[in-house]
Amino acid sequence: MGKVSKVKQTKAGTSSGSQALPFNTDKGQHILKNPGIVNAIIQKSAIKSTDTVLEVGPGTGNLTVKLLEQAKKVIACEIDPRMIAELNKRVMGTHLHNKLEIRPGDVMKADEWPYFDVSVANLPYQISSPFVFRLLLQRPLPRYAVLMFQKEFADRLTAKPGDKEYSRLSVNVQLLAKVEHLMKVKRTEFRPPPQVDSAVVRIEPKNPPPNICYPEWEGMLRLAFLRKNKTLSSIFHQKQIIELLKQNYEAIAKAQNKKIPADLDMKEHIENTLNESELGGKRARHMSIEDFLKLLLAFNKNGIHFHV
Ligand SMILES: C[S@@+](CC[C@H](N)C(=O)[O-])C[C@H]1O[C@@H](n2cnc3c(N)ncnc32)[C@H](O)[C@@H]1O
Repeated sequence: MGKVSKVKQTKAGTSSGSQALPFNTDKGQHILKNPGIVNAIIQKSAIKSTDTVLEVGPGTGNLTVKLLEQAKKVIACEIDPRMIAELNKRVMGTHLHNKLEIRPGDVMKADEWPYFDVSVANLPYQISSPFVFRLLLQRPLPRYAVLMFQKEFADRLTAKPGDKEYSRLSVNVQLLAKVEHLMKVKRTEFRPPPQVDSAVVRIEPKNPPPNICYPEWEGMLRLAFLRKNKTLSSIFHQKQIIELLKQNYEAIAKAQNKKIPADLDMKEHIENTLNESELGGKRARHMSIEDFLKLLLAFNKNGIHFHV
């Protein structure tokens, strides 16, 4: 979430109002204070009574208790021992207690994530990007995730070709998942309020995931988005890029014991490939996932690779 705040620590009561707990905004501690928003997230999460839910950053437990009411089990990963103590206090002695498993520590440093069906979280904004990609690499794949992010990040996740926010992030995530904007949440709905608004997004991994070589895909996207407003032809005309692709071509040909044609003109080879794909005149910011897949296929078919 975009919980960028000038205030490093803010004293604020917990949701239950039981005691004052200083929130540490460096850890993204911006607590949802409006029960209406918590309920809307729960409703949109459509959790089944058989589901195991992964929540990251339960904080004082405003979302957690509602998740516990719906799910079979909630696994809550929390970095701050003070929040863990608060959450434990909140569920102790209730019927929800034995459905809750708390995993202390930094969720991103955990070697393995446990099995879960669905993830629901008001994420600390610092881990937005790594969290999303790790979620999409999780096996077995979760059914979906309903996550709160900084609004600008959410806009990039959901952006479509031609949108101002359309970026490598949009393409990489939308290759692997169906992404849907669910609702905008104003900064004033949090305590302490961050400096930016937030948004809730639903991410549904494509299952099975597309069968492509990700390092190749990622390498090609990096080049295509070097200047997202320039045509592919002009990007792939750049000397350094031609040189890089020539080196890759030679390395792969060598590894595969293939002869490199004596008259290989890499610039021309790339140009011909772009012509064959009919995408040379396109700009990354207007290209769909299908366009990028078609482009990678055309390059690879002609021995042009982005990863060795
Ligand atoms: C935005 S608050 C959400 C609190 C609560 N779920 C809510 O909605 O009111 C983010 C929470 O994530 C925790 N946190 C921050 N970084 C974390 C990390 N790397 N791993 C696990 N928890 C983290 C913070 O301590 C904080 O409790």
